[in-house]
Amino acid sequence: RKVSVPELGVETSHTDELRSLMSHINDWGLDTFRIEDLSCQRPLTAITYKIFQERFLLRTYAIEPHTLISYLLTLEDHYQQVPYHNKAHGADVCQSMHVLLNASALDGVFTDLEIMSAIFASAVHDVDHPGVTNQFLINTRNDLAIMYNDESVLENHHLAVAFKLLQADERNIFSNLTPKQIKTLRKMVIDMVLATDMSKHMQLLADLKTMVESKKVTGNNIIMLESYDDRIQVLQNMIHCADLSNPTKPLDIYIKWTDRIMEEFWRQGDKERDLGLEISPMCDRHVASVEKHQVGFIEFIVHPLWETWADLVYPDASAILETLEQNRDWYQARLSSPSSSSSTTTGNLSNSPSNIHISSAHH
Ligand SMILES: COc1ccc(C2=NN(C3CCN(c4ncnc5ccsc45)CC3)C(=O)[C@@H]3CC=CC[C@H]23)cc1OCc1ccccc1C(F)(F)F
Ligand SMILES: [Mg+2]
Ligand SMILES: [Zn+2]
Repeated sequence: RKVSVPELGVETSHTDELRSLMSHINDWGLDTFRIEDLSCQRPLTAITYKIFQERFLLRTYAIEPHTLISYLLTLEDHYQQVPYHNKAHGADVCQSMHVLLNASALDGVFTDLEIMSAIFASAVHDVDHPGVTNQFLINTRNDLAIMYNDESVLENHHLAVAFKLLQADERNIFSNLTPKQIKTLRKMVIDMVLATDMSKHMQLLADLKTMVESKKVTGNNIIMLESYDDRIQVLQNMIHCADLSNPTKPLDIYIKWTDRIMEEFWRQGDKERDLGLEISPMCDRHVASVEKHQVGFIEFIVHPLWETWADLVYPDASAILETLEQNRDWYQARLSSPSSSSSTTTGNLSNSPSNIHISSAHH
């Protein structure tokens, strides 16, 4: 039974423009926001479908196009309408992972099954995210925290939702994989999505540094990964890098992600205030410094990770690291120069209550 599917996986009146944008699927800095608009709010379906086609995964694993589209549309519908952790973020991490997998230092390193697992894990990694942190779910004794005993609560939930959606025959994209392949894919996807829990960051980075120090390469500088542990460790760091890639993207795109994460954390702060809970320091919209948070985020988390990744795949990620450092300098400059201080944006400060700091607008 041949079921016809739209050429780009989604119904859109902007077919030519979307097709043209999709031809840049292998480029770092692809504008996910424009794809969200041109795909009629289906960025995750459009991007993931294009990547599966680009990597011939439908052919290799006998995946019916309409089954893949049915799964992707349903997955996309299960991303919540929250400011940051929505379907556009899922699409962005998926496309970023796709580009990272193309590093020449990784040429021929990963099998098709590992590649499909990484793309799938990236697409599903934040599905049904409620727009609050693990700590908030734990502090408010949310059903999810009870369900997962306070351990990687969100990440366990994303995985459960993603695999539950596969149980319907019309959405089971892995129906033609062997039982052994399904077992391997499931384990790798679980290991990758659990690695996106920021509480695992320090351990992940420490292990990556150890791997870089003992890096073994072939003649043409391709990384050698013998054990499952080494292979999954690299894939875990890749999805983690993709999840922390906003500051490495073109500045105008990075700023849009920053606006979204701020709004999501501030809404959590509003909920904490309403609940009479202590407001997480990064969630109080009345004492926020957008620039200070970004500089700290890059200095303590993003740059150390990307610097180590860039070492591992040298020189493939050097341009990305360069953009990250330029973006850090841009935020740093706005932190220290008078133009960023609130006095210039809100006129004379003497008439505003001392405890209210107006966060400097980006523009
Ligand atoms: C584009 O901008 C960001 C994108 C994603 C995140 C994400 N942040 N985090 C955590 C939040 C708690 N963290 C910290 N808490 C206190 N002090 C520090 C000091 C340096 S990090 C850190 C560590 C990162 C997540 O878990 C999110 C889910 C998974 C991956 C990444 C997401 C953070 C962005 O901007 C930074 C930021 C923004 C707003 C407020 C605070 C921060 C802040 F700088 F604090 F992070
Ligand atoms: Mg997450
Ligand atoms: Zn994420």
